[in-house]
Amino acid sequence: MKLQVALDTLTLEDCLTLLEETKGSVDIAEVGTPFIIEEGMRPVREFKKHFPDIEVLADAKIMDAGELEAETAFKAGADIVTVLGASNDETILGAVKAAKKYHGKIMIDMIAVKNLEERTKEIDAMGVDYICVHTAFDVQSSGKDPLDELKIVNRVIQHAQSAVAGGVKLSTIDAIVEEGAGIIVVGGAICNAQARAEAAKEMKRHLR
Ligand SMILES: O=C([C@H](O)CO)[C@H](O)[C@H](O)COP(=O)(O)O
Repeated sequence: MKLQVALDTLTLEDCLTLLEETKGSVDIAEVGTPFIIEEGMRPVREFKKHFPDIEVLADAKIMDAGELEAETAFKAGADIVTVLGASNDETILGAVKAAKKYHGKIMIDMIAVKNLEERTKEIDAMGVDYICVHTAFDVQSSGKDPLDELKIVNRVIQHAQSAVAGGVKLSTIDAIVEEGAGIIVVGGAICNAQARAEAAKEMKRHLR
């Protein structure tokens, strides 16, 4: 089980400080979608340069031009690139092709996918590495959390590992750990904590 910290809204300098502070707790540093919109692939390059031992995930949320866009992220040094599960199969397969070329991995983000069970089965057969259930930031305030969707994905997958994202915090992590996931993604609960290193350490302590 790996802990991925989602870096969405901090400056590049603050992200580097956070990754230094949380060394030993964080397995994967995510360059979040808002960060990519702000800075492009620069944070991917910088994270890789400063922290060669931490995996870097580019949360590009690719929806089209799968091969081309995944290749851009892998060329910048990303180890894992995200593609939306709602994309066409051709887009996902294109990204998988780029991943093979660069020895990288593809995480499929199932955000807003309605037919979760059926789509998970289809995507699981496409050679992706992770299938991530994700409660969107914009619906988290309604009290929705990703645990029920994680149970569906875990029941269905035969090849990929599951991952989980969307408002994960210390009070919800144990139930997720109990259910099982290859990667647990935590953004705000670490980045907005008063003591970020402690928060990451505590999260990591709960993982198996
Ligand atoms: O992917 C994310 C979101 O869609 C914004 O781009 C977040 O990185 C992900 O949800 C994790 O962040 P938290 O929900 O704050 O844990």
